[in-house]
Amino acid sequence: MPFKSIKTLILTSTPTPRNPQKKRKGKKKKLGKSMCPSSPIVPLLLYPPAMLLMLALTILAIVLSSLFFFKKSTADIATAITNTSTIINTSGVQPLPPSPPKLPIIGNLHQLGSSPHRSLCSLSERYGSLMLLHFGHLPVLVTSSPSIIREITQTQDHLFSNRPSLKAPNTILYGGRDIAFAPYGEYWREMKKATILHLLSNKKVGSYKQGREEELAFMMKEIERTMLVDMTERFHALSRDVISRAVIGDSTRNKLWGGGLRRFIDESSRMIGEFYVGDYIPWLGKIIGVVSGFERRLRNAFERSDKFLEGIVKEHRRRIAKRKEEEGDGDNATDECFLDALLTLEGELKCTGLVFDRESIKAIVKDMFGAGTDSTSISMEWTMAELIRHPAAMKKLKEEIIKVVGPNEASIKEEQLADMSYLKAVVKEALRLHPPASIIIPRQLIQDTNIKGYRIPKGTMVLINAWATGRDPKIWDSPEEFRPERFINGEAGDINFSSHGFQLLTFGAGRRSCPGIKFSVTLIELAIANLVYVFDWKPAKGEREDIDMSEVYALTTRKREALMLIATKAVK
Ligand code: HEM
Repeated sequence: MPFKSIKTLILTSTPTPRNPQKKRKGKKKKLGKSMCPSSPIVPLLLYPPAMLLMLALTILAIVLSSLFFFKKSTADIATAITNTSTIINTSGVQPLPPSPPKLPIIGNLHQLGSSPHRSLCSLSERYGSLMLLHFGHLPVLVTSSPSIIREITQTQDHLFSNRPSLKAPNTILYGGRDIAFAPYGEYWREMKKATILHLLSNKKVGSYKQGREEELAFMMKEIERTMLVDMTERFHALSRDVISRAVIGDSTRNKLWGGGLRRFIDESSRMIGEFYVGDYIPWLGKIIGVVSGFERRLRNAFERSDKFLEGIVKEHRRRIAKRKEEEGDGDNATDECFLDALLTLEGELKCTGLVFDRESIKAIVKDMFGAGTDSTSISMEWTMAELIRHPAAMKKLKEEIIKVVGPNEASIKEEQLADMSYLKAVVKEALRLHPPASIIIPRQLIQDTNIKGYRIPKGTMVLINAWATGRDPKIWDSPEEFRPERFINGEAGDINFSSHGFQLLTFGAGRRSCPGIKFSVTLIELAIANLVYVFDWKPAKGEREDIDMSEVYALTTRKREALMLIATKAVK
């Protein structure tokens, strides 16, 4: 669950356009030596009033830093900064991790650009796999190295399991009353436990089988009817409806509020995904928050989604009361949805610190829609895009599916997926290259510690760059290549989403890792298998290799352009 750059943070109000980046025809992009191809540091600001402010600030910062480092050459500055560690070391204190030079006031915020996962990856190439930046005054540890990620999410997990308190998630998610952004502690533990038990356990996920198959059948019919398909939209509707059936017991199709739900997912995801300058430089945030309209948009987003959820909660309360009236207080929980289960827990679930109440219920329901919908649909979109660009892989997958189920079935059933090892490899390979959370939801260190001989101060925010880990040539052979075979008998034969090598971080790791793996992977595999089995595919425009693979960085890093495809009934 990522966030946006300083560019957008201040500048947030400008929604990213779905503006295709034109590719030069006939030329494949050649990879340089860097493992972080194209790390655009774009013009700092887009939104005019905020732009002026930030520009003024950046200039001020540059002037100040020039005065401060008067007479020092650039080389001296870099050496002075990276050598701070050595100087401290001689006095017996452990060094801080290496840092790029920073500007006064804003620190390294200006270096994030529009694609922070790429910019941070480039910086790491120069400053190492454990790098300390500063966002304003806040120290920010950045890493993509499996051995360091092991320290953070396994060996010292108890110290690194807090989340920083950030303005947008705090506002939208009722002051951290959800799970993903809740501070580490008893409240978070109890909420996560209850969510796994009532929504995401293997047993529960198995029980949504009928819902998944019905929603998928609806999508397949729609594709057959139109043949020219906006797969981005289709995948979003599919994952939204499957989540919705599990969480509130109803598909969003044919519902008056379906559009409202879509809007609140998009809006929340966009706003939570933004780097907001006020989180790092509070006095500046106050000005920029007002000037850029961020504060207003945040308030509106919260109020709209709250009103929408309040309506659903009320309706469910009424239904539960009616059911109780009709059936008495017996155990009638068999067909209850997640929201019903939460409502029955209200008043029963006690924990110290934060209280579990009506606001918690709304926050957790929001979390499930927000965390589950976009990431699952974006995963399907990237997987399908990679398959279209790689016809050999598509053919191999189709052959595997036909071998498992035969050529004459109307659709693939969930129980048949277990025998499709190439399908599983395809999904892992697509998510290695395109983890929806390219930078994992930030963590915050609760007490001073050290990693690999470096001192890490209490309060440091931690960014794990999952995108960079997935493309690290020290871990993967030809990392930029889409080659699912690597997950069968190649270098990654034994790696899966929850393995402890910390190379495939699509779902994070450790105690704050994603509890929705089973839920989403089952749906992704089922959808891809059916789409490949039932139809043949080609891009709506141009050649396969022309499919635009550029990204838009947000809470979930998605494809910039919608995936428009033409489907024809497959001849098997
Ligand atoms: C392909 C789909 C998905 C991806 C790529 C994904 C990815 C992630 C990642 C990277 C994290 C942060 C992990 C960390 O900090 O180490 C996370 C957390 C979380 N995800 Fe997912 N997720 C997906 C689907 C889902 C679904 C379907 C749900 C629930 C319906 C869900 C619920 C959550 C929750 C509640 C958290 C917070 C966990 C915590 O802070 O303890 N996710 N997810």
